[in-house]
Amino acid sequence: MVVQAQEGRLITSSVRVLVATAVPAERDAVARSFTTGDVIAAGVGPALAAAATATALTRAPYDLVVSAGIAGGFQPDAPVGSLVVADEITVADLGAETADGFLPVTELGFGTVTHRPPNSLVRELVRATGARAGAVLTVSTVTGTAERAAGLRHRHPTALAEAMEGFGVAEAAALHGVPVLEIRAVSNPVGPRDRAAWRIGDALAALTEGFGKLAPVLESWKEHDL
Ligand SMILES: O=C(O)c1cccc(C(=O)CC[C@H]2O[C@@H](n3cnc4c(=O)[nH]cnc43)[C@H](O)[C@@H]2O)c1
Repeated sequence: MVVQAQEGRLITSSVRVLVATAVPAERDAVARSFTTGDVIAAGVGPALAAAATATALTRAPYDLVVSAGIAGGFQPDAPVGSLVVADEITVADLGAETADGFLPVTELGFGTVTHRPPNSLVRELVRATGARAGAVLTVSTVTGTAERAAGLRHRHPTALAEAMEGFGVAEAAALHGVPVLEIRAVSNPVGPRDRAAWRIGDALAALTEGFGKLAPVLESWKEHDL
């Protein structure tokens, strides 16, 4: 059992949570307000995220894995500074390019392209944090043009955000039979590359605020759904 002091109250948690961020700044932003789970900086990109998450899952048992960090938001639905909870975690660039367009790997007869977090948990998180729920895409290349952003939204009309780790974390969790969530704070619009416009500080603050509301949600979810 893990105990956390929050606003003068003691919150106990029996849900064993692993949070996988990409970089130390994200890990620290989560750990600032979420002290009832383990938080790791797993690395940037889906491969390293999957490897580090799978390694952590072999070392200790967990009830839930959360992929978390900053992300690009599709405009106008996910403004900079907003929080997004994935109702699906979809890899957007795993497949084949053809003369007729992109074919996901599943249409080539292999694997998986989408993992779905528990519905009830997503709903409860939206209620508690005010986050928006939608698809979060995992890409290996940060989108840098309006054309690619439009193409991704055309193929994934419910997408709110793109990041680089969620699908890797979800694949590792699925191999271990553990449910997965993805929580992202929007640091930049998805579209033409403008590094100066990234609001990483605002996004990290939103991540801290969102994770501050997670522990009680997990407790009531465990009572009903685990
Ligand atoms: O200087 C750049 O433009 C640049 C190029 C490659 C990577 C970065 C990063 O800062 C790593 C991205 C990091 O943060 C997540 N993230 C944030 N915004 C986006 C996005 O628009 N598209 C994809 N990923 C994004 C991602 O999960 C990585 O961990 C900067």
